[in-house]
Amino acid sequence: MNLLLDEIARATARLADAGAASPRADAEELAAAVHGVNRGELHKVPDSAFDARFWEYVARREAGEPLQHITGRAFFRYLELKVGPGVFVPRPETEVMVGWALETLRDMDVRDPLVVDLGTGSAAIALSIALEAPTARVHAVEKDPAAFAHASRNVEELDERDQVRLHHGDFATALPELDGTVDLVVSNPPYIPMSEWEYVPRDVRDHDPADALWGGGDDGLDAIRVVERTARRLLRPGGHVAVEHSDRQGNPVYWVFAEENGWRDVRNRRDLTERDRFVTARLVAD
Ligand SMILES: C[S@@+](CC[C@H](N)C(=O)[O-])C[C@H]1O[C@@H](n2cnc3c(N)ncnc32)[C@H](O)[C@@H]1O
Repeated sequence: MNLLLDEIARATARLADAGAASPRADAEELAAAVHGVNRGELHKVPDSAFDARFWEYVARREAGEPLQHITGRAFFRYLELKVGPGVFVPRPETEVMVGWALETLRDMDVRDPLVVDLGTGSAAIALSIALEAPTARVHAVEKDPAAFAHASRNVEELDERDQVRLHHGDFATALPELDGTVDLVVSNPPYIPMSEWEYVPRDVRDHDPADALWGGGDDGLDAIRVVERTARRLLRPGGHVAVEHSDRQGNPVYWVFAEENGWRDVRNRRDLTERDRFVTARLVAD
């Protein structure tokens, strides 16, 4: 055992007492960030290099600050994104929707597919699609200035092939120049019903930006309805859409994509915990 591993064990116990859901993973990630190593290299940090800022980070986590705001980084699929106060921390549930998007692009077999990410936040979805679908051109829309600043920084650092274009604005009216031409629209919009405010964990309520959580109105579906209308405007005939929702909204979101508005193959899709998590649909071909 070395000093750092001892300190991580003590921090794990403290974070468990504070009610953290993954105390050991949190303690290891905080230690890794402070010492500039990966989690798998923690045992290699010599005792003489122990950095006492570790305990400052642990105290912030104990007080309920999200892990990723403290470390300034979030992992999403194959990316390490810069995050912090003012931008939504990307969640693992969304990785599954991106996996579906990439499979769909492969099946579409379009040479340079045109993709739009509505409400891009840190640009997690847009940048993942760009990285994993090297010929895709991706447009990403974000209205919140603080989130847009984070997205810009991530795109600048991670978009090596210059595939992602960011647009500052409201996704209700965004990108009219692309109407009828887009192959795939993907969105993780705000969807928590205002009526569920009191049940949302305190660290989410206090630290994720309000625009990322509450744009859904009383039933949580307002922003999803806007995404449906924008997707219908942007997609070419036969184009696809995917929109994330909470694990209790599979049924109502299915009906947002109504047949009379041209939607076909509407499907409820599940996340890795087998809960309903996103709906996909295809716009009818001409
Ligand atoms: C739940 S967060 C998702 C962020 C990111 N796509 C992800 O999955 O990590 C929703 C994002 O949509 C943005 N947003 C909400 N309403 C919007 C609107 N009308 N137009 C553009 N962006 C919007 C929020 O500011 C926030 O960044």
